[in-house]
Amino acid sequence: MPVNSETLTLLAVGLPTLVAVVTAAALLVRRGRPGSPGGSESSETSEAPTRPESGQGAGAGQQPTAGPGAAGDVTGPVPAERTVDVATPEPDVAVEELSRVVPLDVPAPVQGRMARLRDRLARSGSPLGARLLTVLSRDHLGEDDWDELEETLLLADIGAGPAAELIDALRTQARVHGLSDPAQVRSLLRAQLLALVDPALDRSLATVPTLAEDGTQVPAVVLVVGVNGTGKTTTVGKLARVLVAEGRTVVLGAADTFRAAAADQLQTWGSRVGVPTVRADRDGADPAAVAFDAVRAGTQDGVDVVLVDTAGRLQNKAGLMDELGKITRVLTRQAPLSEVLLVLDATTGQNGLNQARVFGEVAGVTGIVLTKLDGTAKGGIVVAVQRQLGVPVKLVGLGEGPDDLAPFDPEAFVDGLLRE
Ligand SMILES: Nc1nc2c(ncn2[C@@H]2O[C@H](COP(=O)(O)OP(=O)(O)OP(=O)(O)O)[C@@H](O)[C@H]2O)c(=O)[nH]1
Repeated sequence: MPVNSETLTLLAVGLPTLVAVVTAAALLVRRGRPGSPGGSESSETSEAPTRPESGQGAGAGQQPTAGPGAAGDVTGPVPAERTVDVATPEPDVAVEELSRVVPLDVPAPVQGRMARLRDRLARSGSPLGARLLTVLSRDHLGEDDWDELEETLLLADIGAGPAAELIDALRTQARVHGLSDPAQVRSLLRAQLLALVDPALDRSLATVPTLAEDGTQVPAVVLVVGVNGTGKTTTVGKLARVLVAEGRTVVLGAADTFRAAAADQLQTWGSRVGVPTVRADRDGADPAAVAFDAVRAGTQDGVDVVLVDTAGRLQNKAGLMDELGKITRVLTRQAPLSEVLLVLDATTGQNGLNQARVFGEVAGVTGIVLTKLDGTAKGGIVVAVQRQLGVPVKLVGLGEGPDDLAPFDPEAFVDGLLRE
């Protein structure tokens, strides 16, 4: 299309206006966040984060709503298109404009997400299931074939114990009924893999607020931990969208004060769906204080869920693990932790399992989020990590898109592995 002078005039007038409005939106989210971030520091030794006295509340006027998804699971109806709730006590022209000009994202429906993303599992490298089926379809399986099957399972990070269990079950089947019927072999393998993934585990997320003794609503607090680069901040952002899709009200706590851009990254995720972020105003602030402020703000505003992002911690850095211990102690003084989600990168194999063990000891992990499952053929890590930690995989990351996070569905997962 040719650019004429009329178009240029429109651009010259319209673009700065839009930029101004979007800038106002960003400022409002900062201004409306609870507690003064400058007052969020606390003494490392006293474990007593400073509590700002005049925090405005996380929601910048956002009123708590009883969401339709208040049943503890992560499925639910999709809200209609929404805009930022602008019911602030102070009239503000920029706020009114914001509600007209910046429509919020409408997150994708949560139900069935994993089935929709199943192709990503099948596309990733050479899927475990396909390789197993190739060996099992050979005539007269010999010891070499069984060894190859075991090796395939081990290479997929399923773990020695589960690999042996699966091989035993397949050998028994081969002895009793034979493995000549491909459809039967496939359904046997499916059943065995499913049993290892354990569909009976409770994978629901505890995201329902509770009532304190004095009758005030206490938000569900979800702490997200894990080493750097595993996808914690991204997961918190995606999870906020999942909760918004269910009609929940959410506050984000940017307790990753270690990495400069993490709070900005988180705030961007939140602002896209109208969720405010509590953050410190300088790098290196006390993460426990920020987490504390976020929960306090969420409580004041009566929101349903507070999601707290933390810095990437290396398990061999004792100081950082101490810091995580401090965050959990400080938070539990305000509200019980509903969930401690450990984010693990599915591509890191055994190293991820070692991380899982250490975090399990320090933080009392209640669920695993396996990210980057779209980029690995090592789907067996789901089985290994559940065995290692004794807690279920609750969510999986299947891409970098905003809605590429799915409640873990064992059947869809196994079907993805077996897809050809
Ligand atoms: N392919 C893929 N990439 C992902 C997934 N989840 C996160 N990522 C990417 O992983 C990278 C790191 O994500 P972050 O959320 O910044 O990781 P972090 O754990 O918060 O990192 P630190 O703040 O340094 O501790 C980003 O490029 C994300 O887009 C996923 O499920 N699939």
